[in-house]
Amino acid sequence: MCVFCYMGSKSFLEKVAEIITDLKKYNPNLIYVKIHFYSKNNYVYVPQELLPLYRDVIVPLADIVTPNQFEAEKLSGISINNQDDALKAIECLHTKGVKVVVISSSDIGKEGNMLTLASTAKNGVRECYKIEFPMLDGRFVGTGDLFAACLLGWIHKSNSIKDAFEKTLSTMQSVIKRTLEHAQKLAGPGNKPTPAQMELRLVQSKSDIENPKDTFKAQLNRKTLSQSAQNQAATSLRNQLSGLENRHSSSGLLLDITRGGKRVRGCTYAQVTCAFILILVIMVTSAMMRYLERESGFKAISTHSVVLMHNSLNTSRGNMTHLSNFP
Ligand SMILES: Nc1ncnc2c1ncn2[C@@H]1O[C@H](COP(=O)(O)OP(=O)(O)O)[C@@H](O)[C@H]1O
Ligand code: PXP
Repeated sequence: MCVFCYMGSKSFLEKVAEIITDLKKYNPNLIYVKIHFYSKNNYVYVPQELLPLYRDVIVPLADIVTPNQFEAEKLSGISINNQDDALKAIECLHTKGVKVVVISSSDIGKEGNMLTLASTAKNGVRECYKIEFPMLDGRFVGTGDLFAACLLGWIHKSNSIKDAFEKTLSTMQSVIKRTLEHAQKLAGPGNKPTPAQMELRLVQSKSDIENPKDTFKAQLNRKTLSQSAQNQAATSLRNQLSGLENRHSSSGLLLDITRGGKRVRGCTYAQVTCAFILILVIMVTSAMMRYLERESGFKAISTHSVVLMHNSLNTSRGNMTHLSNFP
């Protein structure tokens, strides 16, 4: 597993892309997590010109991404004002090849609430859950990191996005409540806690990280399902088509026969056309013979067999027939 977060320079980012690509070659099971990278509370951490690199190179390499609302907007180019927009942004990130997309926070829930969405794309099927909870009054630093770390840990342990999502949210809220209570105590009544006083109470929350309470239940986003069912059909069709196109362009093959993901046999347009013409010739010849037999009283016989070799179509056999005179 490999987690990356803030990278502020182009050359660093390009190197990361290179390393991830190499690592995935050696270990296709490697899970690469792209966590938030860009901004928080509309504050942009990284130079704007890095956005295209994040969007077009880094994100497509990721298995899991956990952008907040603002980052999801930047990565997808979709402005998120309601759940439909959020789903479109999620779909856009799935289309880039990301298997798990989690929007870690958004303001599209009810007034005063935060809404998070977690979506998976497996074999073209989308499963999207949401959890809504009250937004606490305070600015926390490191919540995106903690969110991504917990999510990744639980995905690894339970392999269920719903379970991982619920446990992550439970830990987050326990940590944040503990942090806020402590910060307010330090600041004193009526005072606003300083950023230092708001430091996440991680060590004190050890048991909430290891054993999250069963406080949050993720809801399956039904609206999403019907919408994604359409997307799914479109996407899988697109995938099939692009797969076919790729095969054409890469090998010039019309038909691929694969075993265990490996092409074991294939044939080109020319080969398929030849096969059709031969079948047609044999059918026409045989129909002609039957006709001549009927009309002339002669007997048509097959005198020898000719083996038609077809390199990659395997070997097919056809009878060449000719007419003989029989008294
Ligand atoms: N003000 C808040 N009130 C309640 N929960 C919060 C608040 N800020 C952050 N969180 C928790 O932290 C998680 C990640 O927060 P987020 O703001 O998305 O992180 P970041 O912007 O750093 O990526 C949220 O899912 C939520 O559980
Ligand atoms: N600032 C920088 C430069 C970071 O790299 C990080 C973590 O990625 C943070 C702040 C904390 O970010 P957040 O509060 O969004 O988790």
